[in-house]
Amino acid sequence: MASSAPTTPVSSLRPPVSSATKLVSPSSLFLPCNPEPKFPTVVAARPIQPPLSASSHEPPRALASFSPAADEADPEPAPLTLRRICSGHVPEHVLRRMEEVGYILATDVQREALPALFSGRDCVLHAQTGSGKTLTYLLRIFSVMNTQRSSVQALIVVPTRELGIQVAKVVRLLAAKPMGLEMEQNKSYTVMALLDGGTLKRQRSWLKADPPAIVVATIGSLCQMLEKQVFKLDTVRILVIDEVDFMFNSSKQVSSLRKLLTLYSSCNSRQTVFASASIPQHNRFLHDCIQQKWTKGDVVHIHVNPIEPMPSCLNHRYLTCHRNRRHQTLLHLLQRDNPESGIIFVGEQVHQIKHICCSSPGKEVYDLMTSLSVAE
Ligand SMILES: Nc1ncnc2c1ncn2[C@@H]1O[C@H](COP(=O)(O)OP(=O)(O)OP(=O)(O)O)[C@@H](O)[C@H]1O
Repeated sequence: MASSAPTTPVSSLRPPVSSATKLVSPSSLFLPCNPEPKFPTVVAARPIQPPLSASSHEPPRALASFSPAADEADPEPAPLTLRRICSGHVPEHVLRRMEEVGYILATDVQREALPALFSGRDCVLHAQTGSGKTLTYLLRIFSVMNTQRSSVQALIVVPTRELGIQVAKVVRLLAAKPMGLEMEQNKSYTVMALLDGGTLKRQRSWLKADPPAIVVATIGSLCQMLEKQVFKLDTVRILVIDEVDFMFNSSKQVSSLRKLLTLYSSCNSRQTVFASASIPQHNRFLHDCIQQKWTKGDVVHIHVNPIEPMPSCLNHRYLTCHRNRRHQTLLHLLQRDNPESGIIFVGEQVHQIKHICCSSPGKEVYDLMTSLSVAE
């Protein structure tokens, strides 16, 4: 029943958890006509391990729900803490804040990627939605920040305004002063969200007068700033392209993204990080990255591949029906399967769909909507 995303604002009951609104593109052709070469690749073949909760710190809800039952007969080795991985790289106040927020144990992608990132290598973070890629690259960003410098040192490029807002929120969460820690004023990091639909005039003045340390940007707004030469890439120590698969598959974004990557490739002290839940032709992508000089030659592919990508209690089936019969088909499926709960993805006609669902006895229907259009 999935079609395109809704264009009309509809009341939402609960805001989505951060990962839910990120975009995953089904296809992934980055550049045509290249062979599938071999690359230095780090593969973490283990399934995603849930971050185990340390007694005094509850992990955020999104991951807390994955906590497995303890197996006393076969104790596993002590899980690696983020503090242990990040000590000596990430400033103490960020580590304190990270723990205060509830990030204690490293997820698989964090454990595999952070050492490579701290060594300065370019990385492709390829791991499923919700595996902790955002925190991974943010910790690397905090490790390169120099609070004495007044320049943009980290740039995170995202495909949508919505995702930009979420990422900027996490940056600010980690950059905040931890409780009970005295911090010098000049230790704080300034963060700018340079997103489509924002007040670019005000941001232009801000960028000129007092450049923020970290910028989270959508490609469109960023390119405007680059064209006007308000913002230069030569001070950027780390460039992150989040949801890279989606951006390369967006006809609106791909040429700007390529321009940005080519521009950044000529900067001296650079590190480039790509993050995505899906990179179907990842060998080709890595090849293109090296060939186009978007990354250095020793780029690392961190591929955290869950053994069980889908819970075993789920079954996939599909059926096709004529557009005009989709409501009847949905009603038929609801009546026949009578599911206890379910998620229906819709692009339009939300009210009709809700009406159909309500016609099944005993069903409560909630909607979780965005007011953004597909293009946004
Ligand atoms: N080490 C950790 N311990 C506890 N919670 C974590 C940890 N790392 C990330 N999280 C939480 O897990 C959730 C998903 O993380 P995050 O958004 O970074 O995943 P992601 O891989 O970037 O997902 P996406 O593919 O959607 O970009 C968030 O709520 C985040 O706060």
